[in-house]
Amino acid sequence: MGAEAKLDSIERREEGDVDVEKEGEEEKSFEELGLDEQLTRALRKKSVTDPTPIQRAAIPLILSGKNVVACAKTGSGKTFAYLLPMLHELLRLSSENSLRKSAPNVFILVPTRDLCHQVYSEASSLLEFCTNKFKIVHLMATMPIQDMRVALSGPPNIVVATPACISTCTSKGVLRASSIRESISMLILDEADLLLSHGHEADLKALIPHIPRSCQCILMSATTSPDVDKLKKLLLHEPVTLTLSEEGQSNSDLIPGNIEQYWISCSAHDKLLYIYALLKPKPRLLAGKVLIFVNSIDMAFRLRLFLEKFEIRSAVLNAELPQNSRLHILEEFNAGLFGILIATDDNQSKEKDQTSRESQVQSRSTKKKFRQNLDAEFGVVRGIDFKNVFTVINFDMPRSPAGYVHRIGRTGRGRNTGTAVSLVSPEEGELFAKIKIMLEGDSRDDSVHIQPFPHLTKKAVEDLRYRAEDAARSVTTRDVQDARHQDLKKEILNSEKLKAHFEENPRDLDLLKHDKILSKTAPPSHLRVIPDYLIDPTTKQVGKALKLSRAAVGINTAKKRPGFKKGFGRSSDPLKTFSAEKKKRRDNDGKDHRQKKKLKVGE
Ligand SMILES: Nc1ncnc2c1ncn2[C@@H]1O[C@H](COP(=O)(O)OP(=O)(O)OP(=O)(O)O)[C@@H](O)[C@H]1O
Repeated sequence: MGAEAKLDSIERREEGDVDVEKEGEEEKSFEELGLDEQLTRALRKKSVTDPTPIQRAAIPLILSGKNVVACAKTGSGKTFAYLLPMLHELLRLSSENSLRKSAPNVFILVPTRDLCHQVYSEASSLLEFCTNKFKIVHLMATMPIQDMRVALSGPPNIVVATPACISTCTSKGVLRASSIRESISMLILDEADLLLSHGHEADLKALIPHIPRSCQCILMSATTSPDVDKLKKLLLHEPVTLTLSEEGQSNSDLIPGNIEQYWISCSAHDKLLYIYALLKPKPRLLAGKVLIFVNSIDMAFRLRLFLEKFEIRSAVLNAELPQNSRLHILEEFNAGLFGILIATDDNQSKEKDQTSRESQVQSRSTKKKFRQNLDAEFGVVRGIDFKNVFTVINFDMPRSPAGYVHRIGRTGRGRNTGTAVSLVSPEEGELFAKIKIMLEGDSRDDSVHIQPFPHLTKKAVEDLRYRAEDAARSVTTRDVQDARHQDLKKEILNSEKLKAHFEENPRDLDLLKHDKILSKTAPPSHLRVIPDYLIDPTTKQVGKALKLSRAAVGINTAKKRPGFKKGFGRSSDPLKTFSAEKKKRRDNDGKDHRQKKKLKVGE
């Protein structure tokens, strides 16, 4: 982390005891924390060398068997903070042959199924060098009962699931509550601040009576909230509470100090103009990968179509896509196959969209249940580990200060730095004021935390107004609807048909690029390049300076975003182009020619 948090600023509170215990200067390595060598080897392979402050504090406590509540900022490394000691403990029990075998030993509960997959992958990768082969499964409430039965046969050592899913398993008799009681040795609630707000309260309450007092409980959260307190009271006996704050920054306990926060005041109508001014390639004001948040799926597609007019490619991540597609989009974005991702994270609009579609067929009571499941299962971005995002843009402001914290936390993760830019319209002023109050804390000096974006002059924006408005006008509501349906149809097809193929051929992932053009017409030629006279001299200077400073810190600005194909023609569709022959050609010489070619285009 940029603004290094020190161990001595971690508060350790025993229940009923609020004394701050200083930890001293000691900065132990993973090995010195006593973790199994097989785990530290996996960490080295991931180039994770030094523990983050929350890991340094939480790992020894969890290893000593304490119930722990850990509240630390987004991106501070909470996942390894609980996975490492949990896996160490399983390895120890397994080597002593004392693992109970009638049901899973560890349950990790998370608010969304996208997070289930992420935690499952992280845990599996940490076990790469372990000789004892543990079985980890991640379950989804939408799985057929038969698949759940297969996944739970054995039984697995670790189950990652949403609380709703565990409820489904117990109610369908796939998992017996009595066996959970007998075998569970550790229960972990990750993203605890979101668990209750995602509608899992009833399911958690149903599970709690089956958790024996002897079970070690861990609760991880990015923010402290009444929901976290509620869970703590419901579940944890005499926990140790760790709260991470950074030295010298009394009010920075929410947003990591390595994230620079900016805002731009503009009308709702001008947001497209401003986003163009921020993302135009020449001069480029924002480095690296960009994640843009909007509040509705329609706006996501409007924005994507608008950017396409300038040959700026992006992909849309939203709740209505099948989960395979969402995971695939995330994998590609994380691998750097495209540079701009537009994401929706607004639960209310998701719920409205989904429920209206279902309304004809659902009875009143099932609809209520369905809505609960939506909240539980369709989270898109909260807690998701987008890798190496350099800039987060709030095109629409989130609906709450907590939403701001979670969105901004998608950049500056681990030890990276990041930038956040929020476009604030007068209608969003009230919420922005609340966010500033939240960031100010006691200092009353909001400018330290969120400053006006310095790199865009009024003139630089106004010079682009005509072409931006021209492009915005040409994206009609009909275009947006068509693009949304076309994208969904394509993703459903891909998700179903290609799942098996990608499992066998992970290297083919890049063939299904998610930032392919959606517009039916080619972008107007006059919008493709920005003539020199339209580039404001001040912005040009800023662009040059930013380029130099990025080069100095090793951010490669020479890398081009994947460009449009000449002629706007039909790109190769893997559904149509996969053939046994081509596969054979790859298999014969061990190289994927198509992929090499594609990668070149994408670089
Ligand atoms: N010790 C470490 N050194 C370097 N990188 C790390 C370390 N620990 C974790 N990371 C990386 O930091 C990123 C963020 O970690 P993680 O997802 O655990 O954060 P988090 O605290 O759970 O965030 P959120 O609250 O947003 O879910 C991940 O990409 C992870 O691989």
